[in-house]
Amino acid sequence: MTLIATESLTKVYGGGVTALSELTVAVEPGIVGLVGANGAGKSTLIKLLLGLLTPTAGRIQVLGLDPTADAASVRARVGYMPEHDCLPPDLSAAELVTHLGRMSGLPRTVARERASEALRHVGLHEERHRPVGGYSTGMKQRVKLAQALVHDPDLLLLDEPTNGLDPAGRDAMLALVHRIGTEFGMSVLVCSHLLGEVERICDTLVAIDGGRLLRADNIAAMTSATDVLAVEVSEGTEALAARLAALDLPVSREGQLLLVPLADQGTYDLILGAVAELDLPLHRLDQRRHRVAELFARRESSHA
Ligand SMILES: Nc1ncnc2c1ncn2[C@@H]1O[C@H](COP(=O)(O)OP(=O)(O)OP(=O)(O)O)[C@@H](O)[C@H]1O
Repeated sequence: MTLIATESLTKVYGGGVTALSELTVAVEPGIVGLVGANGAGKSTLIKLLLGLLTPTAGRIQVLGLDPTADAASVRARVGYMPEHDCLPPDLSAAELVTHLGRMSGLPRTVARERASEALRHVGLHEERHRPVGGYSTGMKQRVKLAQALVHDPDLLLLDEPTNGLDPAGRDAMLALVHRIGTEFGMSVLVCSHLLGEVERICDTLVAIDGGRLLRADNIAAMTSATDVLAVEVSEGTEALAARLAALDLPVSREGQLLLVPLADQGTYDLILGAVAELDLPLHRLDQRRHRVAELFARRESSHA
């Protein structure tokens, strides 16, 4: 079954801001990365998926259900970790997560057991009786994740789960999200403005920009289908970049390296020809696999 499907989904806010425009995408179960710069429309999409917002136009389905018509059924099967928090400082994590489990419809004792289990999964079992107000940012993020897990949903929607964390905290959170997605049999949609982060843990990537779909694909397909040639000259990098662009090669820069997608054997010849023509000292020319981030950098630079 398709996890999430949208068709020409459009959301225009009251003030006339178009947050999503004609978005059509279908995503299979697994760990899905939703990436886009700040303001791209990620949070809007999540709120539409939850039925918290109504589309201005178009259609949306989650787990085969329509959140516009049947928000209660969707929320029973979906867990949501919001980007910002307003956790009541005087409650302990155990009390808070139990309460939210009760609000999801779990009986009292089941909610208590499930809360304890969810807090164990996120690594807060020992601290669960301390008031949340004294928690670090990383611990608060984990409480938010635990409350999203408490009713054992089929899909988790995580809005910027690494927000405010230091690099070690980010790594730990990403590892936790990956473990939930692979070991718990839950699908996860993880939202981030950092492509390099989600790329590490996702099966599928959906990239949006200015409310429009940039690309939706399997990560493996994105990276394996395209190899790239990395070229380095000891001097004259700018001149070579200009020459390659003039030859219609979509060239991008990474420090001293120029990256050119490998179309066929002719790409090698064009690069070697340009280096010889400009009489530049070639330091290296080698083939390597794309990282997903490069695909988007190349797209942005060719659009500039
Ligand atoms: N309630 C609202 N009323 C009017 N405009 C809004 C509202 N919520 C969001 N927007 C606007 O809609 C656009 C998309 O916002 P959204 O929050 O969905 O983006 P985002 O990709 O989640 O970014 P961020 O990570 O910064 O939250 C932005 O231009 C934003 O200013």
